[in-house]
Amino acid sequence: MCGILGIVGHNDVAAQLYDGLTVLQHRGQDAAGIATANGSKLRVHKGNGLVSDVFDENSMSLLEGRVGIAHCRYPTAGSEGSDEAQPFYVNSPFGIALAHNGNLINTDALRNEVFEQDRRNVNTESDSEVLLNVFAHELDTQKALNPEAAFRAIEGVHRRCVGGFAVVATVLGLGLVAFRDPNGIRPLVLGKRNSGGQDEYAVASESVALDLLGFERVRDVRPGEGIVVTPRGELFTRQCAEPREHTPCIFEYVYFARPDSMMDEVSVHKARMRMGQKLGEKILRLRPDHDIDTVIPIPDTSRDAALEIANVIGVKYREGFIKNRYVGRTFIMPGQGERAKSVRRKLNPIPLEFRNRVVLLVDDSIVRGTTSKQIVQMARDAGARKVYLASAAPAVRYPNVYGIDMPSAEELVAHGRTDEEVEKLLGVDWLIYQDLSDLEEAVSGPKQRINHFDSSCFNGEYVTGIEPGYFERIQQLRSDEAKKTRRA
Ligand SMILES: O=P(O)(O)OC[C@H]1O[C@H](OP(=O)(O)OP(=O)(O)O)[C@H](O)[C@@H]1O
Ligand SMILES: NC(=O)CC[C@H](N)C(=O)O
Ligand SMILES: [Mg+2]
Repeated sequence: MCGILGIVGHNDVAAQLYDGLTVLQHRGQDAAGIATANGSKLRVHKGNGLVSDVFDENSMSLLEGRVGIAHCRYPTAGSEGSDEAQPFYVNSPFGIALAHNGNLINTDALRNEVFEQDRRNVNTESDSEVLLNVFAHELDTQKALNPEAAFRAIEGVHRRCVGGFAVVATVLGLGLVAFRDPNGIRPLVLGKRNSGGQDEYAVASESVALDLLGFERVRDVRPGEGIVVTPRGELFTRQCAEPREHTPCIFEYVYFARPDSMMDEVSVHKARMRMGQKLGEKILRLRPDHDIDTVIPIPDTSRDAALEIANVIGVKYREGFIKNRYVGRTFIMPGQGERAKSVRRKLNPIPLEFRNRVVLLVDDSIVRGTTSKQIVQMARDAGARKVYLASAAPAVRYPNVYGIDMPSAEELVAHGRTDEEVEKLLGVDWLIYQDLSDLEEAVSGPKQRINHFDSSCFNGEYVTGIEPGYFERIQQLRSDEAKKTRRA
């Protein structure tokens, strides 16, 4: 679930892109990159690692220009190699750099089309490079270079690309271009700032990047909408796809986004608190005279939900696991070996919060079960009398194909298992999952800002439809087993 950011300013934007990326780091820890446009030159610097690893004074000083884009990567296609770090660049037409959050599900067909019909070379296995080439080809077929031409090129992208995508690009001679898939699966928000009487614009995956940089959150980019900002700060917007049902990815609210972000007009923090309230009510419904002594979150993401569960069921909230702040998010690490090792390195129990107690551990979600299996054992080793586990999301039973790297159903601990079987496998005395209707209501909130979601990993319903054989293919390409073989 990569992070993307684009800025048009009145001075060089590289330093701000860097700062913005640091608050989007939770969306991708594998690679980072920045591209800036300066007159007739596009500068790109990218590589593997955290934002702070990839850039130094020297590389930053080369990134000149008042228009720029940035990306931090969590791979969902291709490899983890540095050649697939973003932004990607093509020199024709005009010179374009592009950064993408999401995942295309017709990449193979598009790759052939791009080569055979559009006569363009795609040099990596990345779906994002394919998307860039589709956009480049569509722009090349336009007669002029202006916002209208960019909108028509975006229409072409919508006609040809299927999947989840939020995109920022910089086109030499035009400025910043941004667009969002017709279902608005992946997030993208527009911000504005006034500097010395002139407007500056930014688009970002999450509003937290706008906050940091002093941009006011104007609105979310609409599903299917295209945006162009010229180097002079003129904003152009247009709907570039037939309106479809807006179905943002619900997993953004469950896990991916930072709680201090607003996404499609919903506060992620509040959504997580409501998830906790709903789950607390479910616990009371199922066991009105429960014997829980303490509610303990599995840091970080579950904290908001855990605190509300504790409030609803009338039990103390305690921080029982201390997180090593120097270990990143485990779920978005590329291999299972690394993920499993990192849980123990990342979380350590405070035994006195467990000894002789019945503890309710709370996580935002249970995906492969990597975290919960180890945490439950740690709680027992620390002396807990009974260990219960609550998940603020329902059981994850189906692959995600729109930008979250859960390609293989077999790797999901709940796939093909009943809740009781998962309970046993995780070694807990009681496992409670959120109901999907409660999760969706929790995110919609009382104002019912969003009516439908991409909840595919919970219900197996895919808003774009899925071609026969697709799941088998991605399983072969992207399962942990396949990745391991590739690396060997
Ligand atoms: O069942 P699993 O496959 O282990 O995946 C789910 C876990 O992974 C995530 O934590 P992560 O460590 O990535 O980040 P966090 O610190 O934001 O909670 C998520 O919050 C769950 O704890
Ligand atoms: N998580 C994402 O948004 C990934 C973007 C793109 N599919 C890649 O693998 O680089
Ligand atoms: Mg976690």
